[in-house]
Amino acid sequence: MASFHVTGGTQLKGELVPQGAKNEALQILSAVLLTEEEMVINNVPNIRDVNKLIDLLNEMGVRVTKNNPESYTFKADQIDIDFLESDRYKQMASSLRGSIMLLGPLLARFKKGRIPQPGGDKIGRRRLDTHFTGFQKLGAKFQYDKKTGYYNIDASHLTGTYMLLDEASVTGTANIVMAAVLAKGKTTIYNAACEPYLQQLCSMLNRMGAKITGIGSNLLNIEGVESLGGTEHAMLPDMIEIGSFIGMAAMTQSEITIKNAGIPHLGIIPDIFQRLGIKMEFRGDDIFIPEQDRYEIETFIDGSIMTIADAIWPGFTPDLLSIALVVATQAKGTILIHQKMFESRLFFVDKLIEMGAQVILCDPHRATVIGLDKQVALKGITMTSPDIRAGVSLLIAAMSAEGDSIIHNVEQIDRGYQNIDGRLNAIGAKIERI
Ligand SMILES: CC(=O)N[C@H]1[C@@H](OP(=O)(O)OP(=O)(O)OC[C@H]2O[C@@H](n3ccc(=O)[nH]c3=O)[C@H](O)[C@@H]2O)O[C@H](CO)[C@@H](O)[C@@H]1O
Ligand SMILES: C=C(OP(=O)(O)O)C(=O)O
Repeated sequence: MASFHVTGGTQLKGELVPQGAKNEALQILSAVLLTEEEMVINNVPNIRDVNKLIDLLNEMGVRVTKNNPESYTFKADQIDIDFLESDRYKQMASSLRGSIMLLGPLLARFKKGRIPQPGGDKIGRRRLDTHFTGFQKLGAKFQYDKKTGYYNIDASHLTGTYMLLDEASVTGTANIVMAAVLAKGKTTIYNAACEPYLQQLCSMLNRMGAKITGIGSNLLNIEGVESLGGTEHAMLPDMIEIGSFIGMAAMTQSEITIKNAGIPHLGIIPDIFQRLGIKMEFRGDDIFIPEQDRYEIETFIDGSIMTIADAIWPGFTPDLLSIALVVATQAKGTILIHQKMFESRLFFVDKLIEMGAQVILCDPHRATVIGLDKQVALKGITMTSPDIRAGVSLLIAAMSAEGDSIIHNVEQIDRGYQNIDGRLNAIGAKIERI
């Protein structure tokens, strides 16, 4: 288990270039299974989850060529479908959440798919019903084998249909879309998730020959085609990393420029950080965050206390709520952070309280933060990173704190942030990997 030794109270100054988006990469890499032609994928982040998925594809028989550190070519023309029965597959697929999205392409192209309970953050119940109900609507048979712990799906053929998803699941929508593109006839998916990750996936599938309309909305129409060809694709900048950097700049009173941020794709993210009082300027596609001694949380128009809650896109992503929470601990003002989607994602506030933050965990979904207005610094402590986003929030807290902190289990952070210590140290942070 790796740890970070963080020297608190350091200011950063300089430029950060966001990595390619983790959650987009997991969808795009799964989609390479949909064709036997070459797929060139660029702006691939060098992070644990993505590297694990690339290794898994490789062991399944996909030919993988690394063109440069951020670009790969994939050719899925020799898939060993029996590999799905192996212990090695079980072990690899269960180590990340993104592996669930192998199912749609496998079902579409090889008529069967199987997956053990996928990994990912332990942030409360993470059901998969939407995925399997969608596959069943397309004509697949679904079976959960209690003895082996495998979810199995099989279909001699898939037929397009109308479906109203019971929730706008991000990976669920991606999975169903990837199955439907090769189904016979027309599929309509209502209450589809529509994050930029999905917009990117659907646009790429269209370039491969799929016929998807409604991209960016919650109503997708997919006209099935016989086969798909190869294409080239580049991931968008990671919007969660960008939000994390904005919060980090405010907490550490740093002047940071986030280069090539893909501003049109960030949705409501900049607005939410602005409501927390963080100043920023859009300079072309860069976000400039000036050094700010203090920042003040807005109230609602009627003067009542601000609430930030997560919501499905184009609402505020749940993956940035932990960051917003930590930023609020040093703001002037009070805020309610309401994590609606996940029930175990706010427990990390215990560590912030131990550091001196004024936070009341009202229940597993809601925390009230009374900002310290930079009058009292947080104190460095020893802590363990429970999940990827809480991990980065604790890193931000530690960087802003008085004294040193130790953060254990930083593999959680490495799941989604490329060389975070190296990149932050280059602009003034003091983070030692131990
Ligand atoms: C690999 C990947 O891409 N992971 C992301 C993906 O996970 P993932 O695709 O697993 O998350 P889902 O979108 O399926 O659901 C997330 C949670 O929200 C709940 N839910 C979802 C939709 C809805 O309308 N109502 C509702 O309550 C679900 O029950 C679940 O608890 O999307 C999540 C939600 O943005 C992000 O936190 C994860 O980082
Ligand atoms: C929850 C997340 O990831 P995963 O779905 O891979 O656990 C995340 O990226 O914040």
